Amino acid sequence: MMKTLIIYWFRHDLRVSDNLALNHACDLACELDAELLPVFCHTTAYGCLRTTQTIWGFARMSSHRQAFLLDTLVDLRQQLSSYQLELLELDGELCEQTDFFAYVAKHYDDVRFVCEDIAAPEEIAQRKGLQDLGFSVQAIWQSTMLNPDDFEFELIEMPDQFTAFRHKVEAARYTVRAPVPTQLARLQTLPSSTMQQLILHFGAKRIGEKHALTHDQRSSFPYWESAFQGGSRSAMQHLANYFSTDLAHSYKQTRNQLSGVDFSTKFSPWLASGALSAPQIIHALQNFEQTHGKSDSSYWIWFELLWRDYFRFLHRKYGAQLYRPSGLCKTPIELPAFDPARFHQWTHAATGDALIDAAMCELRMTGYVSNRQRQQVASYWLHELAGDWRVGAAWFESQLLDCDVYSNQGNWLYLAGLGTDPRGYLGGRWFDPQKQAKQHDADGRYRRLWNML
Ligand SMILES: Cc1cc2nc3c(=O)[nH]c(=O)nc-3n(C[C@H](O)[C@H](O)[C@H](O)COP(=O)(O)OP(=O)(O)OC[C@H]3O[C@@H](n4cnc5c(N)ncnc54)[C@H](O)[C@@H]3O)c2cc1C
Repeated sequence: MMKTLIIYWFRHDLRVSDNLALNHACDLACELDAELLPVFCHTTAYGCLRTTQTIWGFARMSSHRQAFLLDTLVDLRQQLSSYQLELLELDGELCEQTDFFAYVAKHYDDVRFVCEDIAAPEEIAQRKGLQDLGFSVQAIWQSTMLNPDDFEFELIEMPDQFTAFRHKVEAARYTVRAPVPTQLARLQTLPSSTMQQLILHFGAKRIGEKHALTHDQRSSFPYWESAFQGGSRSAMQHLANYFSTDLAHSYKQTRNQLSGVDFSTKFSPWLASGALSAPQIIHALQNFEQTHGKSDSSYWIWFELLWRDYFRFLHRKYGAQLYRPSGLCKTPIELPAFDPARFHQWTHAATGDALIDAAMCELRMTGYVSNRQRQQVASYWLHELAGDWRVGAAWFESQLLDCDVYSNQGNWLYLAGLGTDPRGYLGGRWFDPQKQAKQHDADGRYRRLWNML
């Protein structure tokens, strides 16, 4: 009898519920009477087993990020095990797993991959690497709040400016799909002994213990506490907790604050790892609005998630152009040479500007910093320290618990004036550190919290 294996490749969608791509893999497995194997790859860019250095000499993934991912994977494994599935964790890029492929080819007649679609160059190359080996890979778009297939325009024609995009989308009143339950319970073909052997043989040695990290109690996202841990369980609990309060009605007024666990939603680390989906948030938001009424503030949560979508759609439109040194700028830009001393000042909170140093200290110590402070430190790096925007983006990628390739690249390009902003390179978006300190930390509380005053 023909043996078919469907490999579900988890990427930045580390959840079981509301996972359209995983549901598709289930459908396929049911239809073909196939076994389903969930796989996650610890790559040097995204994994707990090892990391690589950037060309500027720092780890691509900090220990904070690794610890959060580790918890996310523990949670994912538990969820899968309730459907008798075991997550196979591979050490390295999927397309480099030659022995694994030889094994599956020996034991299965047909092997197919399903995964979420990611429109960023590194992730596109990962998928292409697999396709170049001759595998069928079905990639399903699922990481946005809005479904681009609903748009009456092609993404290639989407307005470049956020405001124009937002107006278009608002006018059309696109709805957000309801979250979908997992289909894993439908699976008929349980893992065979071949698959058990395969997991035993190729499963990467798991890290049982986290790195010895100092937990800074000043964190605005204390990920080591159960309420903020990686994984869907904590994410769903946090979502429920957030909307059981009135915080959504004051969100717009508080979101520019600098510190604390509830001045903003804190959905981002779970969204970035995929433990939580944007439709799950919107569904909870709509339930909240039904019982507690709508407000400008509660609408603003949708609005901010639209920024997230916008950067994703820009990736679909412009692809690798967003990764050129000059971004979307038509003329080449000469970027400043890397100055290790200045970079050290910035990353080690030694610029001498108390507000900037406080934020850079918070980022390094905790892996999270508010949106306002991200804007300020990015502006400081670009304008005051005359830094290369790509180095700043890479440092954020390394440090942020919520590192998301689209939002990080998009925001850095936007601030550097190399995205869709018509003002051009460093033409706008300068944040005056002194004015910002007066406006957002008049009493010095934030700077004192990080011992900078
Ligand atoms: C230079 C720079 C780099 C950034 N890098 C990242 C990143 O790697 N990952 C990331 O998730 N966000 C990034 N952001 C956006 C934003 O700072 C964070 O999403 C936000 O601070 C996360 O906290 P929160 O969930 O409490 O946000 P909230 O204010 O509660 O917002 C709710 C959600 O809306 C989305 N959102 C809010 N602001 C933005 C924005 N400017 N761009 C895109 N989405 C947004 C996020 O998904 C967020 O979780 C970056 C911003 C800047 C200025």
